[in-house]
Amino acid sequence: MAIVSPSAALPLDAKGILGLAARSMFQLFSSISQGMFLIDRTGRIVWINEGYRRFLPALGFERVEQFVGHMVEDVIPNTQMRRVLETGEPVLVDLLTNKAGTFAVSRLPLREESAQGDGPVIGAIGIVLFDHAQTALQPLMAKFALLQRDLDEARRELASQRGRVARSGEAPRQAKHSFASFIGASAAAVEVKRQARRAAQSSSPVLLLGETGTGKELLAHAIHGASARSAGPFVSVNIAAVPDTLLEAEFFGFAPGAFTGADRRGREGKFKFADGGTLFLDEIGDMPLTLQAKLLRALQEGEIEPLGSNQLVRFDARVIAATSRDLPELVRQGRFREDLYYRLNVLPIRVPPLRERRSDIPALVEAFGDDIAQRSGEAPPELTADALALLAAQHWRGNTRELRNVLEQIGMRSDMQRIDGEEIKRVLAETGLEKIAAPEPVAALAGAAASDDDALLLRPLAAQIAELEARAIDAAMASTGGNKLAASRLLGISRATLYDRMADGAGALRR
Ligand SMILES: Nc1ncnc2c1ncn2[C@@H]1O[C@H](COP(=O)(O)OP(=O)(O)OP(=O)(O)O)[C@@H](O)[C@H]1O
Repeated sequence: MAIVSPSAALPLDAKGILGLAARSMFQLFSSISQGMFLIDRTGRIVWINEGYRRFLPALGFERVEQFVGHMVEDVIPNTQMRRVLETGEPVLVDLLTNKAGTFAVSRLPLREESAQGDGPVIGAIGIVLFDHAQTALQPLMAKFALLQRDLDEARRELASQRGRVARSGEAPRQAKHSFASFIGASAAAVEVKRQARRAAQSSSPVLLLGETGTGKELLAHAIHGASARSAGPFVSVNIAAVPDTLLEAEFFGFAPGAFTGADRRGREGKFKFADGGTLFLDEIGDMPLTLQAKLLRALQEGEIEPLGSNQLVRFDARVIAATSRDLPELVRQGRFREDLYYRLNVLPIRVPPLRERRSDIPALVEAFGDDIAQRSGEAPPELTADALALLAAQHWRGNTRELRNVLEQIGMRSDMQRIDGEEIKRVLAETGLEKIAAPEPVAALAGAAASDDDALLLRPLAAQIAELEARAIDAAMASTGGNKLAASRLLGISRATLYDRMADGAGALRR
């Protein structure tokens, strides 16, 4: 049992006790945190502790004097300490990202002593709770990134629907992408667009097969937009996102009072909503077996039976299904009906992953970079050739979606306008993507196309040489800002030859 010793040197007055508590807390924070610093009321750094010193090199300082004595925003990019001085409000936990990394931080105001503790703010204390916040907080951050992505996509969709409705007063369920939105001039991209354009001319079901983020939904929109049904609605259902118990009502609708809790007026299902247009069934491989029979019947008969009704309702919708799963394997395992598979597999289109069309990566980087910059209101970053080569060499398990995410991370984590290979490596390592997507042997950009699917090499040599020449001319023109003399020197040909080749259309790929 602890005995309270009368000789313990606890101050006897309240002020003394508070002072002791404050000092103990300060020492405790100083020892358990990764680093601490103080700023005065003007925002000047007046003190840092031992722990904080080790962040100085990453912030670009060799000596303490280059840091202490300077205004906080001049030495710590993205800091929010000034706000604490201005508002007097503490920030107990926040994430700070800058060139030194991502940190979980606290910011507390320091007030002049007063009886009520509401004296004027005379400074603030900054505490780095953890460095490597992305590792310590990985689960939380991953969840946050997913939510952020969903929110961004929902906002984009809403904004484009509003724009269309405002412009023309048309119904909001229209295709939002055309073939032009599918970026890519690689042979694999050109081929997938050719197949999709042909599919748009037919009214048979289309089956889009490809990994996540390869652009299946984008192509489904484009097929609808180029089809005879383009004036009709484009209705999309993500089967994986709807609980199994609700899918039937979602697809086929339900009759008034069909089940307990159902809307008294009944509701039409997606098949009926898509009447006259296209129904996009995303993640069809996740369709529960019980519902597959009903879907097959609907596709064969062109009729549906809403839940709780014994009446058949006719519909006229063209079906485009998509999946990232191996459907024939699901059929073998008895998890997908063979008859439904054949019904959907009339016009199969394989959408290639990004690693089979690496030569499209620079164009995608440019388009995504512009889009991200427009949203953030900042200038798009400029990527050097070695940065692009490094991106082109990644595995890209999440395809375009993952590429876009990396570019968003670069925007958040880098203060530089010009991004080189080292910076890309740093961001990939910081976001943990490097570990997920081990880089494949780095190929220079011009060579990156060579790692496209081997099948692409089995085409007439003349066409391949013309393509390579076109790409080289485009790259040289881009890197010299359109200066033909400089471009011809880079390529080791005369200016006259360059003019000739450009006139032949060799460099027409991206002009
Ligand atoms: N070739 C491309 N050009 C431009 N943007 C693309 C391209 N491919 C995909 N995108 C964009 O990447 C994102 C993901 O594409 P999309 O949703 O079409 O992929 P998906 O294959 O349907 O993925 P999932 O199977 O995960 O649903 C979208 O914002 C889409 O607009």
